This record gives sequence, C-alpha cells and structure tokens, in this order.
Amino acid sequence: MFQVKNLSFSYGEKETLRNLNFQLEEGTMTTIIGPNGSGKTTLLNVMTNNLDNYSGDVYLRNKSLKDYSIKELSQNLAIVYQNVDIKFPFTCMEVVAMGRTPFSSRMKDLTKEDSEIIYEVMDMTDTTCFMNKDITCLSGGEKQRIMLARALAQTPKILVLDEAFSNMDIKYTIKFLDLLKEKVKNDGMTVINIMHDLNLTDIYSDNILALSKGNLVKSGKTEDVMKPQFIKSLFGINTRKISDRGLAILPM
Ligand SMILES: Nc1ncnc2c1ncn2[C@@H]1O[C@H](COP(=O)(O)OP(=O)(O)OP(=O)(O)O)[C@@H](O)[C@H]1O
Repeated sequence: MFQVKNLSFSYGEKETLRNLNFQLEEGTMTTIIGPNGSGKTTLLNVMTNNLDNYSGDVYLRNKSLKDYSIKELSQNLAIVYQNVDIKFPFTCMEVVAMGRTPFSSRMKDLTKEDSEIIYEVMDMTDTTCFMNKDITCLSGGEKQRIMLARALAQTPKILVLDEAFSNMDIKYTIKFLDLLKEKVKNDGMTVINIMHDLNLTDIYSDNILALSKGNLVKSGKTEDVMKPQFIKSLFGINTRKISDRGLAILPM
C-alpha cells in the first residue's frame, strides 16, 4: 500500500529523516515508536502530503503521493492529530460532518447516506451526547473523540493517528484500539499510529517502525521488534515480557 524509498527530509539545515526505506501492507496496523524528537510526526507529515519538500519517493498504491490531489487523498486517507485546533464554536455534529466534505460537492446538503454515517460514527465513539454542543467547550479527551469520529466519517481506507489518544482515559483508549483492530481485520483498513505506550503498542500492532534520531533503526513484525533488548537500546529502559500479551515497563 505505502512504499517509501530513500526518504530524507530536512527542516532547513537539520536533517530530520535519513534515508528511510520501508513498505506497509494494506489491512495492517503499524505503530511508529521512538524517543521524543526522533522524527515520527515528520514522517507522518510526509506520508500524508503535509510536507512535500523531501528527497526520495513515497508511493501510495503504486502512485507517487505527489500526484494525488487533496480531494483524492482525503477520499482515501484520514488523519487525527494529538492537538485539536478548532477555535470557532462549531457544534460537534458540524465537526463530524466535515468528515464527509471529500465526498460532496460544494454548497450541497448532506445526503441521507452522509447523515447515516455521521450518526453511526458518533454512536461508535460515544459522542452522540455532544451532538449539539460547542466543540470549544469540550475536554481534551472529549475533543479527541470528536476528531476520531470526524476521521471515521471520512470512511478512510487509511487512518493515520498522531498520538490521537493522548488525552483519552484508558477505557476509551482501549475501546478505540479494539474498534480499529476490528476495522483492520474486517474491513481491511490500514492504520498508521504514533503511540508512546509500549504495552498497548505491543498488544495492538501488527508491525512496528522504530525511529531514532531520524534513522529507521528497526522495522518488522511486532513480536520480532518489541524485544526487551531492543527496547533497551532504543529508550534506555528495562522491560520484561510478562506473557504472550504485552511488555512490562519496569522503573530502573
Ligand atoms: N517545524 C519545524 N521546524 C524545525 N524543526 C522542527 C520542526 N518540527 C519538528 N522539528 C524538529 O525535528 C525533529 C523531529 O521532530 P518530530 O516532531 O518529527 O519528532 P517526534 O518523534 O514526533 O517527537 P515527539 O515524540 O516529541 O512528538 C525534532 O528535533 C524537532 O525539534
């Protein structure tokens, strides 16, 4: 689905991504891990066409990302960021309805199908209760639920999450990781996720991309990457496998 070849990117003088090569298969959940400042968000910004002055090639379904129009890309791919930057007092339903924009023509009302999708994703994300509320009045975790609902309203084939659960409580984090896992398995959705929680990463990811100082230091199946020795080399922390399901992070 995604093919990244010899990708390098610099902010001015500073090289932030260095000769990255990898590919991602359709219908998988991949988590990008790495210390602060290692280049995770920069990589997602390249893969979503938010940064285009890179060297190397990024292909989505064998077509260069640079050849996608904004509309075509947003019909395929939805993004949820950590920070919700909406200052205008839209109602939550209006925000979720924005997810249907790539499929409508300008000035056209929502179709019956659009409305059905909006109600469905608001139900899925437990946000129906906020429908008529001003989004600027919601808490951080509640806003993130609305943004996830908006992304799901886009019915994306690819969902990109940049610490999208960072303000959510553990109940919602697990609820949504389970929901995404189901969508990957049943609908063939491709999920690309940045998450700092290594326990959840270990449990929910099919594949891992591990970045350090702009280099892709390891990539592959979760069980091959998430080994205590490698985690020690990446973060300098001790971990222990406690069972088939998950790593335990132990303070030194
Ligand atoms: N707009 C920018 N201009 C200049 N440098 C930037 C810019 N954005 C990020 N950087 C730098 O690029 C490097 C990688 O940043 P990036 O946000 O990709 O890291 P990250 O792995 O996502 O970090 P974190 O885990 O802290 O979110 C950092 O050193 C950062 O200071």
